Amino acid sequence: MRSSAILRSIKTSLFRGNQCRAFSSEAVPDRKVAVLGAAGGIGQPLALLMKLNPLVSRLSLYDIANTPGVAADVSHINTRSEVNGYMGEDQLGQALEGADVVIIPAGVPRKPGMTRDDLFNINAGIVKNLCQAIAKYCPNALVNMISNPVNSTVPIAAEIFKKAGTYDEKKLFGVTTLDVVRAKTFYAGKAKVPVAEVNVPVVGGHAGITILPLFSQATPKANFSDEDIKALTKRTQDGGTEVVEAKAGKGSATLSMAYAGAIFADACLKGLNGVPDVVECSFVQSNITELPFFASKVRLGKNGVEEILGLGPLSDFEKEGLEALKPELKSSIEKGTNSVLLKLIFMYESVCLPFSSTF
Ligand SMILES: NC(=O)c1ccc[n+]([C@@H]2O[C@H](COP(=O)([O-])OP(=O)(O)OC[C@H]3O[C@@H](n4cnc5c(N)ncnc54)[C@H](O)[C@@H]3O)[C@@H](O)[C@H]2O)c1
Ligand SMILES: O=C(O)C[C@H](O)C(=O)O
Repeated sequence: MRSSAILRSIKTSLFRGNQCRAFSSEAVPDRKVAVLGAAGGIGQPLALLMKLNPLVSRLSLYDIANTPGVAADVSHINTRSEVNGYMGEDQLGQALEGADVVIIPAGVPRKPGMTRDDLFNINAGIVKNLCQAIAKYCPNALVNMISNPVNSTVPIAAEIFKKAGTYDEKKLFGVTTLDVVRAKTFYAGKAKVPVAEVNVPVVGGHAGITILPLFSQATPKANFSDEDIKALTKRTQDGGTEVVEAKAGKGSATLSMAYAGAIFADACLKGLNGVPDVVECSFVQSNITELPFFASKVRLGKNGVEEILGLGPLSDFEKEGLEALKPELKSSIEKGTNSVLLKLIFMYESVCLPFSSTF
């Protein structure tokens, strides 16, 4: 296949239904996408995939190290967006200014034997700093949070934005698309149906049993035993660990995550551009359960979340899974909103910053 044909086929499969068909090429709005953590395992392939997205006019690649090389490399690809690389905190503001969508894969990944929650202490601080900058430089951007533990980093981001006075619950998303991608792949493999036709909602959160795939709502329908459904559910819940173990200390899912992140960012861009009926699962502020944040199907629009769709009818197995996940998800959310770490950070800022000019 010639390179132009390869590029066309990647774009078609990734960005199916792209509204470029609905707009003349002149009418596709300008959109700036910023990737924070762009030189990392997820960041680099995600930068590549966003460079292939014709809805992006400016691609801003930020990291604390190594961004110039990544940006120079990606910038040579002959697609629409102009690429700029930014490195170090001094350049974070420039990286963010005017961004419509900010994707955050910055932070430390798991090693075998760790839970996502073990990443909390280090990633909470990273997310806090990046979200403070977002509040300052692009408070209206849609934020796609990839950094783990998503069940806590999204609530942390909400707290930071509230403190800055910029919080809009419609614009903050935990990216759970990889759970959907996995559920679709595993279901299609077992049912022996073409994976491109498969749909499976995944609700709850993004860690272990908080990941609840709703195979009873999967399409096309397949005749699975209870044991099959249990096994598919467990594999989806443990998908991240499967990759962490296979990588044996060299990190967690990066390529499949970049794919999933690109799908979700594309959906956000389509929503912003007014494409109707764009629906993806995401971990958002929600009242469909008693928990303040919950992943479910979300309709995306010009302001971000347009509608949070209900859970739909659940099987008995899924109802049990839903009840079982709530305590863990509740405590991860509370860790993000009430953690001693956050309180200390906030206390330090409110006590020290008013006097900072005297230091
Ligand atoms: N939501 C999901 O489904 C999902 C899937 C896979 C991985 N993840 C998470 O994504 C995160 C990144 O994973 P990875 O494999 O790309 O890790 P990585 O270590 O390969 O890359 C992380 C990048 O973040 C950068 N970084 C660190 N601090 C930063 C800061 N303050 N500002 C900007 N950039 C900073 C690093 O320099 C590095 O380039 C991890 O927390 C991982 O657990 C989430
Ligand atoms: O499992 C991890 O630590 C990374 C990510 O959350 C995943 O689901 O692959």
